[in-house]
Amino acid sequence: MEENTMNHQTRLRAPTKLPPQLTSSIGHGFTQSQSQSVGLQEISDSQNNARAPPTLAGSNAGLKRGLPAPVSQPEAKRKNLFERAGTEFPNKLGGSLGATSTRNANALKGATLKDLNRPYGTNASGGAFAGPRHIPSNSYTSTNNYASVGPGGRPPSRSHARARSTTRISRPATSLGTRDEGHHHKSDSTSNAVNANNNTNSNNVTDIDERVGRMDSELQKVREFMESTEKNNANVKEELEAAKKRAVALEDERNELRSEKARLKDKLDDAERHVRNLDFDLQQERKRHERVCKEMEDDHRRALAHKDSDFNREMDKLEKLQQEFEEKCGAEAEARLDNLSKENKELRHVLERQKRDHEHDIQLLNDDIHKRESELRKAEEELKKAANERKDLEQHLRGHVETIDRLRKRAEDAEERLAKDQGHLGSQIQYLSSTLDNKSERIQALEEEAKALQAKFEQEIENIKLAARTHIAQETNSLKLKLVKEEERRHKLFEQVQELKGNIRVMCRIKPPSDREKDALIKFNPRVSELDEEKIDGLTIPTEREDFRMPGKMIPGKPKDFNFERVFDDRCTNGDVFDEISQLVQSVMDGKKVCIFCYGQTGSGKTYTMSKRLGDNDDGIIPRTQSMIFGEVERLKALGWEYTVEGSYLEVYQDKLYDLLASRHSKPEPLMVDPIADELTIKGHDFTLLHDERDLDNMVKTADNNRHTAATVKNDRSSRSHSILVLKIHGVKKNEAGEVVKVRKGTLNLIDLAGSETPDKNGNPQIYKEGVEINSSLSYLRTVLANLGQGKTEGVDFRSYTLTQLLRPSLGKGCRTLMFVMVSPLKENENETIRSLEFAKDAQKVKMGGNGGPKTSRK
Ligand SMILES: Nc1ncnc2c1ncn2[C@@H]1O[C@H](COP(=O)(O)OP(=O)(O)OP(=O)(O)O)[C@@H](O)[C@H]1O
Repeated sequence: MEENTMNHQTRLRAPTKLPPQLTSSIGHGFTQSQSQSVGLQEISDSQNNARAPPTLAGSNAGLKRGLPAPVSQPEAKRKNLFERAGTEFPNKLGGSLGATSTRNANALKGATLKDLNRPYGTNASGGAFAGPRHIPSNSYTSTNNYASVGPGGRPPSRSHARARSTTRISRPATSLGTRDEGHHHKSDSTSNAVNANNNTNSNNVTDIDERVGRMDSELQKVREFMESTEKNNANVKEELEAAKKRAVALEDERNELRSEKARLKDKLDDAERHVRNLDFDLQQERKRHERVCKEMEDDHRRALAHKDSDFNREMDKLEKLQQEFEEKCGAEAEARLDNLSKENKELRHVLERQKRDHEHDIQLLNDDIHKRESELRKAEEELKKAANERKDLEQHLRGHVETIDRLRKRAEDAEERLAKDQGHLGSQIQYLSSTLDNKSERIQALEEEAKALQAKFEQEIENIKLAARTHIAQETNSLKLKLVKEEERRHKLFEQVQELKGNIRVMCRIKPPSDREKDALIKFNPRVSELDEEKIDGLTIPTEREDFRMPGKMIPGKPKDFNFERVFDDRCTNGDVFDEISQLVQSVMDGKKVCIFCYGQTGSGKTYTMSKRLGDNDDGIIPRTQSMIFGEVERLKALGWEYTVEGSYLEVYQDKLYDLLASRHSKPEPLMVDPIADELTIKGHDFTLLHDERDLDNMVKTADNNRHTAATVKNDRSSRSHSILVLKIHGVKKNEAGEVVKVRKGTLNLIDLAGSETPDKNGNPQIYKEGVEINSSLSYLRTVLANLGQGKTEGVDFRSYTLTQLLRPSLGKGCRTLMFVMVSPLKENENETIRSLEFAKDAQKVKMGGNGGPKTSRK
């Protein structure tokens, strides 16, 4: 109930959400009509809703005014305004308000504006005046678009009056107020009129802009109000629906309870009937029993009496006979007496038996009486139970009756409330729909205007968009051109830098010692780069030699100096390594042949630097290259390039070339390298087309699994072969006609060489054999590089070993080769480390020119 009241109040308060101007306008209009309209007064009184009644006289008038009317129409304009004030809206509010407003409008027709500005209730002649207290002389000047011009408008405040008097000068001549002024100042000079006209013309534009602005905001407010009204309406409808549903539910409940009551009543009647029957039966049974008992008692008594009298008679007879005997007969009499006493005895027996029988009968009768009595008790208990049941049922029934009464009361209350609500809601809906009608009309008018404005704005926006799009397209094109030029410039600069860096660039990486190895380390004496203080590009390793004057005594020898492009010390990560070489990888996209190989003693960290690191994030060169290449393919796509990537993963094991991707189910067949082709070509072997990074990753994983590795003294998982990942990257750029205008063919070889080692003759023969073969192929590589380093460009023999045959295209003209020399930091490996560094030093001297013609082969 309380909730209902709350909802009800909330509903009725809803119209206060109107825009403030609208609310004030509506409020004033309604207060006036309230005194004259009974129907509305009811709404207002009962709903406390005086603020809600719909009147948009002010806003409507303001809107319909639109542009200033021609000078010849002011009278008609003013008439319309008054008429509107009285006739447009009251119809929706009730006939009485319409009548009053019309009366007011009619009364106003005859009054001058001076009259209208007088206090409410008087006219110029002091007579009663039923018109408004104030009619704004010109609502253009009003800051409140919703200011009421209808009955009940508030008298203007001083500030309003001031505002009116100042704006009157610039007001259009056709406006109400201007006309009013004209009426008062007919005697003003013509020059004033001209000035007023000029002012009016100059202000018209501003006026229109302001009004458009005002209309926009008004439209917005009306839309908001409309939305809130619609929401309100929907809420009211919903609540009405809910109330109806509740009433139906209550009705159903009442009907159910009625049928329950009838059912219970029937049950009660049945129980009462049953109790009555039981009562009656009991009475009957009791009576019958009493009668039977009495009859039996009587019978018994009668039988006893009879037997007694028989017995007495016999006794009398006996006494008589005895007397006779005594009197008459002697012995005979005595015999007879004996007989008689026998007879007597027998008779006595019979009598006793009969007595016993009678007693037995009495006993049976008593039992029967007991049985009957217990039946009677049972019947009485049942009767009691039935009475209790009856009591319970009566109580239950009373409860039900009370519930029914309560529910009936509730249903009646609900019905009453529903009726009330329906009444309220009806009037509310009526009011809201009339408001809705008004608003709809108003909105329609505003929407039409808004549509026109919208169309204009949209056109303008389209024009601006078109201009912007053209501008953006031009900018994009010029930026694209710039980007392409920049790319080409970068390309050229990069080329120059690479050329400056030499054909074979060498970088060194020192493997960090493990914790247990930290005691005996080589003293590397790193040298900081002159170009970048954070980088090292040289090493000096102190040496010792035997003092020839004192054999066995070691004295410091000439230190070994090594300068490389970069030295990565034991603190550097694979990330640092890739940062340094990423541009070289990038140049493959520009169509370069690049070869990166890792050389070094077994266990010095070649595979660590090349491959994917499992378990930590410090991936090596191969996985980082994978993502870089496919990232570049995507980036260059935006610049019009289309790239295809093909790959192969090979292994040189025991100087034979194998495909690491071939199935390992059968023994793999060795492959043959084309000894003279400019590019690496393998007979009968196809490269795999790699669509994306995942394809390449899968390929690398397969190869890693297939590679020959074994546990050696220096490395648990020593590579027993040289592995080569070959990527052929082919890019084409087409013009708009689809013709190929540029082609780039790059090749990237990433080579993880097997480690140089001192083979142990006494160890595993297979590992020894592998070690010998690895060492031979590496030392032949040194020979080849030494030849190239001595400036031999022709006739260098690459064919003696499969490894050098494979590397030949990478060591030819136009190739960029980067050698990583990996070294151990341990003192025990110092000789091997110095040997590796010296080999790297030689490799730096290589000047690549020719491809090396076929020469003598060891095969
Ligand atoms: N920079 C490094 N940081 C940490 N651990 C390293 C580094 N370099 C190598 N290692 C570790 O040293 C061990 C040998 O490295 P790796 O297998 O890369 O040597 P390798 O030169 O490839 O040997 P081989 O020639 O026998 O194949 C590995 O356990 C590896 O994890």
